[in-house]
Amino acid sequence: MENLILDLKKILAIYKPLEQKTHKGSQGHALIIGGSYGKIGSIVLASKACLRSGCGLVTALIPKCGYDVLQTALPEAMVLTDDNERCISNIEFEIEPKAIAIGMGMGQEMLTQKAFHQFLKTNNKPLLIDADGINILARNKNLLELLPEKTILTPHKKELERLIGSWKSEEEKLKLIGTLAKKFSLIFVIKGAPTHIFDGENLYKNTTGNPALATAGSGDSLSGIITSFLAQGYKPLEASLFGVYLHGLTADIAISATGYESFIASDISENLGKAFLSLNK
Ligand SMILES: NC(=O)C1=CN([C@@H]2O[C@H](COP(=O)(O)OP(=O)(O)OC[C@H]3O[C@@H](n4cnc5c(N)ncnc54)[C@H](OP(=O)(O)O)[C@@H]3O)[C@@H](O)[C@H]2O)[C@@H](O)CC1
Ligand SMILES: Nc1ncnc2c1ncn2[C@@H]1O[C@H](COP(=O)(O)OP(=O)(O)O)[C@@H](O)[C@H]1O
Ligand SMILES: [Mg+2]
Repeated sequence: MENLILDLKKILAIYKPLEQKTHKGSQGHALIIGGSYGKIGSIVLASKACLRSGCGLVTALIPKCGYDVLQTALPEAMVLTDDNERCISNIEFEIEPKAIAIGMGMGQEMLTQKAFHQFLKTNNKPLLIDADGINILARNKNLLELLPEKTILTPHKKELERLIGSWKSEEEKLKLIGTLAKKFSLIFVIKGAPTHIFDGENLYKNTTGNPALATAGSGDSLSGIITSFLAQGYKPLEASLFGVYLHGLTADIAISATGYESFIASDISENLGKAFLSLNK
């Protein structure tokens, strides 16, 4: 296992500025699946962060209860609704997304678990799984073999513990993750202070971010950012590295105005522009 630093030098080697002749079709179409009654905000945050990270089109697939919320909160995003009023019960879509994120705010109703299983059986698009998507995997480990190569998982500590079990040391934690990452060809974004990205071979330690990010929706926003880069054609590892770095950078930029306490997840999207511009300096 190699220990690497995720710093500006690494990011500048990954970052591909937009072409003059680009258009929204070539900037990629991301599909964000999740939300449930009372947690539609997670999909608003993920979808907004996704668009503000440069992808051309975003479609959100949410339960019916979220339709007016999403179309009002984020008119730039297109919306598909599940027939169920309160939770995801059936994952079907006609569109051809370049990348998919699933799990934020999704809940773990049996209906949703069944729909998630059905979706994994047929999906072959680049995939990011977060939050309740990870929690469902943790309860149904047989689903892991259905995941496409280089699926990105973005657990926080508790979600990770549900998936791999408890650990007595950092070393044991990385061993458990490494086994899973190699067996199922996964990329882990191990969210924390700081965040690490681990594919079973290389362990990258992020150098941006601060405690302002300890606020509801900051992980949902990260999922949107990484999925945006997936939809723009970045390889899963590069999308994860670039997304984690930029996500943390927005908080480093924002705190001079918000302080640590008044930073909220919406500030992530609000500061993505400044974060991108700081790369070009
Ligand atoms: N506006 C919306 O719609 C929002 C919707 N959201 C959606 O809600 C769903 C549940 O997600 P969730 O992470 O809040 O709950 P869950 O996994 O049950 O963890 C509960 C326990 O885990 C811990 N813990 C939590 N975070 C941690 C961290 N970063 N780092 C370390 N530990 C952490 C903590 O345990 P403690 O430390 O208190 O023992 C906590 O009590 C999910 O689908 C998400 O997308 C949220 O994103 C918020 C905004
Ligand atoms: N003290 C901290 N320092 C740096 N980053 C933090 C800190 N606390 C939380 N974060 C970041 O905030 C995000 C929290 O993710 P998560 O708990 O999934 O949020 P949510 O589910 O509410 O959207 C992660 O990216 C994590 O790395
Ligand atoms: Mg989360």
